[in-house]
Amino acid sequence: MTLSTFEMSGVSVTFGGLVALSDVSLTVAPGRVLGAIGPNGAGKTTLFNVACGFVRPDTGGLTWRGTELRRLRPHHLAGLGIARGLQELGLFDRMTVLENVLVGAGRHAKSGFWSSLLGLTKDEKALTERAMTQLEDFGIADVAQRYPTSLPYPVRKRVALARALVSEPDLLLLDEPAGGLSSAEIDEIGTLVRGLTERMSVMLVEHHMDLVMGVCDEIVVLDFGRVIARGTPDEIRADPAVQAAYLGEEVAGADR
Ligand SMILES: Nc1ncnc2c1ncn2[C@@H]1O[C@H](COP(=O)(O)OP(=O)(O)OP(=O)(O)O)[C@@H](O)[C@H]1O
Repeated sequence: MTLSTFEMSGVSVTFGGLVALSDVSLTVAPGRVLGAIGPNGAGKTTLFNVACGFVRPDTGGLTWRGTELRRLRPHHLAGLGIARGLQELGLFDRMTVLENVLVGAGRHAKSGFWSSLLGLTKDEKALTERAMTQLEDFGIADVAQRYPTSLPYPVRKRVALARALVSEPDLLLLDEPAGGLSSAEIDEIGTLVRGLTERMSVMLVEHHMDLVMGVCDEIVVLDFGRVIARGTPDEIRADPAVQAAYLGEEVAGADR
């Protein structure tokens, strides 16, 4: 398997007069985890939304599998081998966990999703097996027939990740995967994400330093829509611009 490189180059986004991203470039190398981090309002969500086609940049563009993606749209993602895991999990309350995960398997279904779901094709068995394997890998096979609303948040988070992965993407985009989790649960998600890198590249946007530092090969730090630093976790920790920005935040917090 050859994984591809995902690139953003010179991406700028403005909302009205407000600059959300300014000339942002980044590269997710094959089989690597890249994290984009920054304080509230730094542009992380906008960056994520550009990567998955929800927001079209004013300038700049994306390259994936050697092709410029000028007109990336969310519904193109699965066909391009890109999956996303959203901060708001987006699970369907009236579907079981297994059915929710099957929704993510659309890319590999030869027939339509609904016919697969209703058991009308021979793809269904293979899809169900793959979905169950994914749930087993995440230690949640026992809840396959439960409904998401009956499960604790960290378990639902795993279901959402399983759903993103069952299509066997080459690139996974994650929006704040640590959100709402305890530090032990963040460690567990970190281990799961690290375990994916043999099969795919990962880009995540995240507020929590802990997860990003533990899991990422490379980090870009955003502040007011600009990249103020990039490098390995060690390089980021030592970066004067990052230290100034985060120390400033801590001092402001201590003063409150
Ligand atoms: N749809 C929109 N319309 C107008 N302004 C927006 C929109 N989306 C984001 N912004 C603004 O763009 C800037 C970047 O926001 P963004 O949500 O990308 O930051 P963030 O780093 O994800 O912040 P947070 O951690 O608080 O989610 C902010 O000033 C925000 O208010």
